[in-house]
This record gives sequence, C-alpha cells and structure tokens, in this order.
Amino acid sequence: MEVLAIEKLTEREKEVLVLIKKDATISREEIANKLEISESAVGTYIHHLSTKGYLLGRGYIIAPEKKVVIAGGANLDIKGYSPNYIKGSSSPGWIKESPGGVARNIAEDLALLEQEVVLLTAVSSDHFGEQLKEETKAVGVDISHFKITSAQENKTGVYLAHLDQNGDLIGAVNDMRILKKIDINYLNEKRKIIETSSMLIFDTNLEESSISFLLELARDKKMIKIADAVSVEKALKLKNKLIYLDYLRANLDEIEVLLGLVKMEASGTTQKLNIKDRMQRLEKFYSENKHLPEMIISAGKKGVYYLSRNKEKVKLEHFKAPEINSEEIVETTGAGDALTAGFVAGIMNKKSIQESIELGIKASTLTIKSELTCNPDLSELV
Ligand SMILES: Nc1ncnc2c1ncn2[C@@H]1O[C@H](COP(=O)(O)OP(=O)(O)O)[C@@H](O)[C@H]1O
Ligand SMILES: O=c1[nH]cc([C@@H]2O[C@H](COP(=O)(O)O)[C@@H](O)[C@H]2O)c(=O)[nH]1
Repeated sequence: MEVLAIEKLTEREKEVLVLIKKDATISREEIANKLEISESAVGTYIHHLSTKGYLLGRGYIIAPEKKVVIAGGANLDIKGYSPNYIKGSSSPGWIKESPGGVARNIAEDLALLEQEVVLLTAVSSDHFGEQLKEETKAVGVDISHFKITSAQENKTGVYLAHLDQNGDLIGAVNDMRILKKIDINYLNEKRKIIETSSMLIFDTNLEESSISFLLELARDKKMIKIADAVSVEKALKLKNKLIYLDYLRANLDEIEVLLGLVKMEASGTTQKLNIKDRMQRLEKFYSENKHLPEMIISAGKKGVYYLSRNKEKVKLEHFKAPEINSEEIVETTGAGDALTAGFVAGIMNKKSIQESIELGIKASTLTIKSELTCNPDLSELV
C-alpha cells in the first residue's frame, strides 16, 4: 500500500518524504541542504505532501528548538569564611547565601549569556525552595518544569561550605536527597521538552537510573549531549555511560578517577604530580579507548585541556587561563560551572570548539573575581 501511495508523488516529493520518515524532527533547513534546494521549495513540497495526505498536519515536522535543557541539582549555597579558623572551635567570620547547585549554576550562567534554557530540577515548597525559584527565574531561566515537593516530604538542597580567608574550600557538606524526585517518571513526563532541545546537559547529582534514562531518551536524537562531572565521587556514575556522550566537562581529578587512572582515595595526592605527566597518561589512555567522548578538562589556574579524536588521531590542546593575582581572587565556587556554560554558549552560537573554550575560560575568570557563584557580569561577554 505504502509503496503504491508513494508512486503517486513526484520524485522530489518522494525524496522529501523519505527524509522525514527517517527523522521526524528534521528541519526544513536540513532537508534543503540535503537535497540542495531552497528552504521555500521544501515548504512547497511539504505543503503538497500535506494536501495529498502523506503528512498529517503542519506539526509533523518539528524543527529542534534552539534551546538548552539542563537536568540536575539546585541548592542554596551557604558559605562561611573565617579569617582565623580554629579547628574544633567556633571561629568568628561571615556567612553568605546564594543560589547554587551545578545544573542550576550552569543554567543561570547560560541565561546571563543570553541562551534560552530550561532547568529540570527539584525544590521543596520550603523557604529555600521559594528563594531558589524566585532568583533563578529572575535571571531568565525557564523554571516552569521544576518538580516541587512538599516541605514535609523533602527539604530543598543545601550546600554548606567552609572557606578559608583565600576563598579556598576547607570542607563542605551537601544534602541533595531531594534529587531522588528527578526520577524516571518525572523525566518521562518531560520527554517532549527534552527531545526537542538542541542541547542536553546534565550533572551527576542525578541518580544513576535517571542519567541512564535521560541518555536513553536522547539516544539517536540529534541534540548534543554533555555531562558535567560535579565531584570525584559523583563522577563515577558516568562509568559505563561515556559512550553515549558527545562531551564530558570535568576537572582533571574527576576524570582520572572516573577512568580508573587513579583510585578515589588517592585523588588528593595525585594533584602533587607534574601536570604534564598526568596529561600524558590521560592522553595515552584516551588513544587506547576509542569509545570516549571529547573532553573539556579544567585544571584550576593551569587552564583547560581539550582532548578529541579526528579519525584515528588523538589531539590534546591546551588553553591557558589568564594569570589572576591573589588579591583579585575572591572565591572559586562556580568556576567550573561557568566554564561549562561559556563552552555551551559558544557551541550554541556556532563558534568553533576552540573559541567556545576561550569563552568558557573568560566566564570562569569573571566568576572567580566575584563572591557570587554566578557573576552577573557574564552578560558583558555577549
Ligand atoms: N586560580 C585560578 N587562576 C586562574 N584561573 C582559574 C583559577 N582557578 C580556576 N580558574 C579557571 O576556572 C576554570 C575552572 O576551574 P576548576 O577549579 O579547574 O574547575 P572545577 O570547579 O570544575 O573544579 C579553570 O579551567 C580556569 O580557567
Ligand atoms: O555534590 C555537589 N556538591 C556541590 C554542588 C554545587 O557546586 C557548587 C560548588 O562547586 P565548585 O566549588 O566545584 O564550583 C555549589 O553551587 C554547590 O551547590 C553540587 O551541585 N553537588
């Protein structure tokens, strides 16, 4: 039946129909490029296909929207600084609160960089949840898909950090149990919004089952898939999933542990090794393991490394971070998240990978100079 029906179409109409059947989300622009015809001609063929009944309605072709969907954690960050920290005692200092959580930070930074961004996360109806919703919405992130749980059931995520006088982390505790609510059922409800995005980012605050489901949803779809590793421990959730990613954004410690080059317990001591040796070991592993995604690897003041493969050849590129003198460094919370956001904004604006990484570094540099996790000055980068 189907073959007979197709015979009634012109050659061009058949070609257009075949492309649509292969990929229902193909855009007019892509059809035009593939068939080397104009977009308006594609429009005419689609109209013919509709009037002849081969396409049911105009909505059959859904162009991927130019939006980023990001799934993961949202926290209230509570950061305490003590200039004269005394272990085991209560040290005078000052305490600041700001919205946080890796996925939320990336979303805010992306909104500051003028990207359309939808955040999929969970907050409670408690005071912190209200604050997060309000402040995240105010910068332009689409929060309409948040999962809101009752205050009795869960509390909004909190990240409690203790920083020294230089803004470096002494230690932190995070309570993000609420993220269990970003489960398969919730993600399935959000399926449409995920499938029609041009970029999917997620962080490893999500449960492993949720990450698997997201990657399953995105499989065979055209969107770019990026994971942000969050922390050495949480990065391990990506162990068997790297093959499904386009890019991994992580710091060097996280990548070494994730790839099994360093044991988690030894991660702190590895930092003392020469960075060239660490990169060499990583590059060797990367060339032997062909399933790995491209990697944007941050290394604090040493900048960013980018590992990629062109056919069989592995390429390692280094991007220096600008030297910032210590008085200018306020605190580094959110620097990695800003790097991810800058990189993504670059890609969304069709910049090269190299230009996108440079934009990420600029965003990180601004973040370090601010006491806020997301620096509003990022908007000056666009
Ligand atoms: N002390 C620093 N001096 C200059 N740039 C820095 C410094 N610390 C971080 N950065 C910038 O921020 C980026 C991300 O920081 P990093 O600490 O490596 O990430 P993460 O937060 O993921 O651990 C770095 O690649 C670098 O560009
Ligand atoms: O396990 C986690 N720890 C910390 C964060 C968040 O990460 C940011 C700090 O991370 P970093 O210092 O790596 O930039 C904070 O906003 C905090 O809420 C998170 O999402 N998950």
